[in-house]
Amino acid sequence: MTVTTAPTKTPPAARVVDAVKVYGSGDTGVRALDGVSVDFPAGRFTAIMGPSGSGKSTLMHCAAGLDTLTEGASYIGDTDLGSLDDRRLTLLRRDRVGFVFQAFNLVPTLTVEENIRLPLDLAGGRGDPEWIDALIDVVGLRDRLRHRPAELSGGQQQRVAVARAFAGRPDVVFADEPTGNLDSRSGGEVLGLLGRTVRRTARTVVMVTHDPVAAAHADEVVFLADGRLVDRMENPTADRVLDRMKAFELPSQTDVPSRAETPSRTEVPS
Ligand SMILES: Nc1ncnc2c1ncn2[C@@H]1O[C@H](COP(=O)(O)OP(=O)(O)OP(=O)(O)O)[C@@H](O)[C@H]1O
Repeated sequence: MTVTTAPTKTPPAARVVDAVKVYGSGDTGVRALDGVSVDFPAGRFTAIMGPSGSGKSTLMHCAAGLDTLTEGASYIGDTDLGSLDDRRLTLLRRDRVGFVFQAFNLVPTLTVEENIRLPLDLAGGRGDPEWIDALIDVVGLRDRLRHRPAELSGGQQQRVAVARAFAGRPDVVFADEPTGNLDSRSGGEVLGLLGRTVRRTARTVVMVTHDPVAAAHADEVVFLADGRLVDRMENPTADRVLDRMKAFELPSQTDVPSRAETPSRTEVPS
């Protein structure tokens, strides 16, 4: 099954074209991406789903310029990442891309406000004070600005990380399992926050997740299997996403069940 560009008029904030990623070489080489073409439309929240080992993180890392493709091309806006030397790539990641990781990655010695402003400070600018001010309200941390990360709950820390990711008004924010370290309530808050930020500020989020409940917060889900893009789903619900994931498992019942099956099993009608 070939699935390519989404039927949307919105120009992509990021995209990969005929992306191939091979780790290693020869008999031991792993083809983690096997000819993936996918757009991540601007102003939308897209989730990348698929069984364990299907290439989700590899796709995100190559789309974000954290790793390089073996063949094909990845773009942020109109910029071909393959055309950039290391220095320009570093600048692009700093100025045009935001990241949210599972492990929060806040600087423990800095306050909440300093953590949020860190990308701007590193870039040597003050950013847009009104934008930062609005962000602080969107993430609901105004009364915590002078606290340090250790004084916050996990969910609050991830909200700081979300604000930091958006601080420089990046073209696209990539989130890698952003709720992996959170309980379901805090995780739900962070996902709601990502969705609200996209809708209120017309920003773009691309999120890797193995959790159908998390994916249901996105506007659209793209599905990977064995390094290929196999489906896309608009306006997902957790049940529809889980059903789609189960379909991946059917041809190979003898396989070890993927992590994607486990988290929300109880939430799905039998
Ligand atoms: N640095 C690496 N060296 C060798 N093989 C790798 C490397 N990174 C990933 N792979 C392999 O590439 C394939 C895709 O991995 P990837 O981490 O992108 O999948 P994933 O869908 O994100 O998996 P998970 O849900 O388990 O995190 C897997 O077979 C994996 O073992």
